[in-house]
Amino acid sequence: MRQPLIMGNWKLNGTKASVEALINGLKAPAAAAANVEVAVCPSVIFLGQVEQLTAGSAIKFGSQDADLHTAGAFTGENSPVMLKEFGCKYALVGHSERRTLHAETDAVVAAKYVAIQAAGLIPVLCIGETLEQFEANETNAVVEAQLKAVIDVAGIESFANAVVAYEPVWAIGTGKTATPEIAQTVHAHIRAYLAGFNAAVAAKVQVLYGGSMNAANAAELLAQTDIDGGLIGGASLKVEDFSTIIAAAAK
Ligand SMILES: O=C[C@H](O)COP(=O)(O)O
Repeated sequence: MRQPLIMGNWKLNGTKASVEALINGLKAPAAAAANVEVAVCPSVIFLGQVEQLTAGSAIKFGSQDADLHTAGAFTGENSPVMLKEFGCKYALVGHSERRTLHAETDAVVAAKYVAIQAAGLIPVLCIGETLEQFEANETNAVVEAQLKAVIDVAGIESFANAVVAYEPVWAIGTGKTATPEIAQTVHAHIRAYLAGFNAAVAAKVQVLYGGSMNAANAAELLAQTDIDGGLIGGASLKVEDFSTIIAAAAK
């Protein structure tokens, strides 16, 4: 039985005041959903604040990225070791906005994945196809290649301590959610592909869905057999919407 994981990716949003209000507002909904793990990924500048605010609560947190180096002359980067020191449990890696806007290749994503695990964090490996690839029926090939790039470097056993997030790029921030049937089909394919390397690991790994998940569509998506939670952007910025998604995962 895989535990549902509901993770908010705040992206480049927030103020000290909004972070405080959001965390405080999520404490009760997170505690009420005892079978669900709730996590948020703020900008790194808020990590110290989030560490303090979440102390003693059921809310976990992570970073939106991590550098592949642990220390040195890498201006502007954040070491996974530093993220661990600030209480992060998770680190997103390979989000499509990093792949596209920061030219992160599969090789860079794999190196970051390894560095994140080496620091004692759980990587949340984001994969997914563009609209063009979706329309060309290339979804399976794209997610397989993105997974294989990591398997080749880190090994399939590493997925025993990782989370996969399937995020069709065409659904991110667009309001176009993959239908539950499309999402389930891709999630099942991801699990089957991983099972080809190691069935036990594939059965255990949480595969989250991300892409315009919201309070209205979460229940139907989360009811799918191979959807183990959500990686939520826009709807994670409002206490009411995110709480509704948390409650949907608890059912
Ligand atoms: O990491 C989260 C995804 O990019 C989804 O974002 P969204 O819920 O705003 O579409």
